[in-house]
Amino acid sequence: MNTPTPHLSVRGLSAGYGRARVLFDIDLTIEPGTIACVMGRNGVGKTTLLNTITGLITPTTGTITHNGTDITHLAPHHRTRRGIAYAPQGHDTFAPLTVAENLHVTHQATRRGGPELIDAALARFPRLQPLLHRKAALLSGGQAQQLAIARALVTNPSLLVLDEPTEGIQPNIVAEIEAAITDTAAQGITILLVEQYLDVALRLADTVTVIDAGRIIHTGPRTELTHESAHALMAI
Ligand SMILES: Nc1ncnc2c1ncn2[C@@H]1O[C@H](COP(=O)(O)OP(=O)(O)OP(=O)(O)O)[C@@H](O)[C@H]1O
Repeated sequence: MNTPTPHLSVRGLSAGYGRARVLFDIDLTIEPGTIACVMGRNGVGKTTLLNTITGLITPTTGTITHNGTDITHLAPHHRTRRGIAYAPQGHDTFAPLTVAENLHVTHQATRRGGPELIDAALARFPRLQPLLHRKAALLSGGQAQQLAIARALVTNPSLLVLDEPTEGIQPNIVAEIEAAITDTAAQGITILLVEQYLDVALRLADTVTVIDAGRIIHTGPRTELTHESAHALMAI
């Protein structure tokens, strides 16, 4: 029997900054349409892992395979064209542009579908609809985070990479972001999520990977973890 191709496969990945190594021998497999959550304390290498998967950092060793194709040395914009979209930490948007311009510019730059992608992204985040002509710089943190995810969605991703989308966001907007993530995964889009809040991670994740000091110390289905065991892993 043939084993299905994973959506994303990372093997033996090491990466860092100059001579400082941050990630050591990371193996990660994400199945299509699932939500994979990466957790760990501050500074353990979670963002470095996402930056390596999205092509912003070149690994020192290892391979990254997307839908069966080796993308280890592919430029970030080519990864976007393959359907890998990234909403980095800190709700990154084009601050001087309006909400509508942010979505249109990103949609035009990637051209992975028609204008219905913009309508669909706005339908996921109805709070953005009345703000279409407001500059991104004037949005609240929660609104800007929603725009950052909407911008990733207008690229018609097959893999959506999110770095701490609920960080510093008020609870009612966290609930909306969680719902958007769940709905996006239900559409068949694979999600790789770094999430600091244990409750949010355990509600969303199909699989949980815990990193400490640049190494994976746990990986497996969400169902294998209790709140207490996950908490204990995070405290190591
Ligand atoms: N541009 C950089 N240059 C040098 N070192 C860096 C750089 N970015 C991150 N680091 C270091 O790499 C290590 C891992 O950082 P990283 O941001 O990947 O961790 P993280 O788990 O995402 O943390 P956080 O939860 O605080 O975002 C840290 O020691 C950090 O100081």
